[in-house]
Amino acid sequence: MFKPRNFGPSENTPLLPLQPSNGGSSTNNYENPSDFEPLDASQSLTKKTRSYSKWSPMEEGVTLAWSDLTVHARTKIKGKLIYKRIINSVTGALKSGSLAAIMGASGAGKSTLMAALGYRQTGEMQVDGDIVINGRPIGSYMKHLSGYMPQEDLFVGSLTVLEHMNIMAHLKLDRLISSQEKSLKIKTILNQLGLRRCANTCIGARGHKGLSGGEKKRLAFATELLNDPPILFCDEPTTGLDSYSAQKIVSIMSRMSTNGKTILCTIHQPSSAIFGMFTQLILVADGRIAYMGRRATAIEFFEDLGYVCPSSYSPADFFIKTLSTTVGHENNSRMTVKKICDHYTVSDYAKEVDVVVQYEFHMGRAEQPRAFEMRQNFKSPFWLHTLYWLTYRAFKDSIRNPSVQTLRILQRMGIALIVGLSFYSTNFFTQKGIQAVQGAIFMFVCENTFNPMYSVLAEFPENIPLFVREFRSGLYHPATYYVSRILALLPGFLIEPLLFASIAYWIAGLRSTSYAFLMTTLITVLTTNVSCACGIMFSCAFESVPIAMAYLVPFDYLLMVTSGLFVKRGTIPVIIGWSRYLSWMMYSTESISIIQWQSIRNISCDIQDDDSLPCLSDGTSVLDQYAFSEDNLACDIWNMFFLLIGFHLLGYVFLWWKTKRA
Ligand SMILES: Nc1ncnc2c1ncn2[C@@H]1O[C@H](COP(=O)(O)OP(=O)(O)OP(=O)(O)O)[C@@H](O)[C@H]1O
Repeated sequence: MFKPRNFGPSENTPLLPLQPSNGGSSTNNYENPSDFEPLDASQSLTKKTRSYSKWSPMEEGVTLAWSDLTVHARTKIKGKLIYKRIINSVTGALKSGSLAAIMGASGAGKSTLMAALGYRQTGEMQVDGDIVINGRPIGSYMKHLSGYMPQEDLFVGSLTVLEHMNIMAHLKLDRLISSQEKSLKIKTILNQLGLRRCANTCIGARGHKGLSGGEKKRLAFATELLNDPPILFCDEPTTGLDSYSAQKIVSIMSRMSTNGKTILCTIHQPSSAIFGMFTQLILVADGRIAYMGRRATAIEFFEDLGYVCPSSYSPADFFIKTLSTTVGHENNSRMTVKKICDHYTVSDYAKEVDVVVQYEFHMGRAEQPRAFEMRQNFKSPFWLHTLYWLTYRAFKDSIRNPSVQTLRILQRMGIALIVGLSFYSTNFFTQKGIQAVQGAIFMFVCENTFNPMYSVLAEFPENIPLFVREFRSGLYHPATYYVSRILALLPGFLIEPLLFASIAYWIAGLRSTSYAFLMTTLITVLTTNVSCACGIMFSCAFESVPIAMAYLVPFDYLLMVTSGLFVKRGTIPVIIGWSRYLSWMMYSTESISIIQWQSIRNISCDIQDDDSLPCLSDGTSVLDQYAFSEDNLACDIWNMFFLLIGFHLLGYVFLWWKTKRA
């Protein structure tokens, strides 16, 4: 369990570590250890002596230090790739037990700085410089060591608070922790954050009312606390909250920092009460540090420069106002920011920070190689376990969304009825019957192609932000996520075509042998699933539904043209000839036609009432008419199967590529 670290986090928490007991470099900046709670034998060991045994930041808290940190954003302007500097060579440190606020005007670089420190920078950010946790360079291990609460609350809104916490516990926690222990942990956290009352309330999404903004923020925080990380990054945890809710969440953080956690928050316009709870303050302006140190001494720093906070002002507002750009006085504002940042760089505050930074980097180098155990014996959940919980979550979400499930099934039954009635009791043994059967087959194929293909188009663009966030937190692999989404969709894509075929087939009076019915149903199910796979591939390939639609619609026309009913296979123009190999509509139409017309003989040639119809006397002639061949049945089914696999593989590659970019 997390134990308080030896230096007590208070308003006066120094930036400096305790003096090494082995007589390391001495400086009069070190605090007197007697100012702090008495140390037990293990706590009194310095890092250097601890390094002989395994040392665990999970238990002893962390000190975060960064030096000469610069962040550039790769961005394109008029097609030219440029590197925009957002954070400009900043240095700083935060000790265990600190509750630090990063403040500054909008666009100053607060979120970017925090993302870089938390190892959560996006793909277009290039981070240079050094960042260490207890002397060790940060890396992918930060996913396990830290919690990161982003600005935007992202949840599966149809879940209740308890369901969400339960699923996240199964995704995040050690697999050796029993379900009972997980439940207990969840209860404790919900109690701690005042969420017990709404444990069975839906989080809320898609226009449905659920948790309040404050409750959502607390839930996001609760999720990060599940694995009890020693360092927490919170991007604007109070934005959008009323002052009471904001105060509540910061006071919870304050309590946690008192117990040894290091907490770093970006924050906008905090009230005086909230501002007073932070022990450390980092002011950012134009990507530089304007002040870093104890919150209480910031006023003095500004006063020394001649910027006196009026008594009617809250200090937080005063700092932000002083560092903001005033419209119409941009040059003056820039000069003010430059003056403050330059002054800070040579101030005692910066020197104090620098000593900690030097110490942390020195200890990191001096103690190599040293054991670094973030989580002794942490056992990640098994792949199948993660898959189960992700599928469960996706499935719950889809069945709770009536527009996706119930309405879709009712809609498909309605369409099946219309299709069946449109071709009611077709007669296989007349020339007009041939046209009706082929018409019914075309409707079977079309309805089971376009409907499922478009229905999944929003599947990935809508859920990508949550997926990227969870992936970056190290909760699962993209392949697990992809498979879970497919598994969650599968029941719908089995039930819908089954229902459709069962209703439309018999009303339309298609061939009444059980072989013909079962095979037609099987091909209809396969057609639906290939279409769904193609829709998912487009959904993974593009950022939004409108863009995916823009590419999918022309592709649909190719599918229709090459379905075999409008243009014969042999006469498709060369320029689009390749598309027939991708046209599962053609494979589906041909295979269902074969099943319907196989061994049909003695079709009447009574064509007196319509001379325009050719006389086709048996099923083989009907198939010949469309350039279909009975020999192709197995091949058509296999081709659809290969397309199903191919579309899913491509869909996964696009998802993986998106992950890489993120
Ligand atoms: N990917 C990017 N490409 C180009 N510019 C970017 C990118 N990301 C951030 N920026 C720019 O960097 C600056 C700092 O952004 P950041 O989000 O860190 O600011 P912030 O201080 O957190 O602002 P706010 O308080 O409004 O959230 C802004 O001017 C922003 O436009």
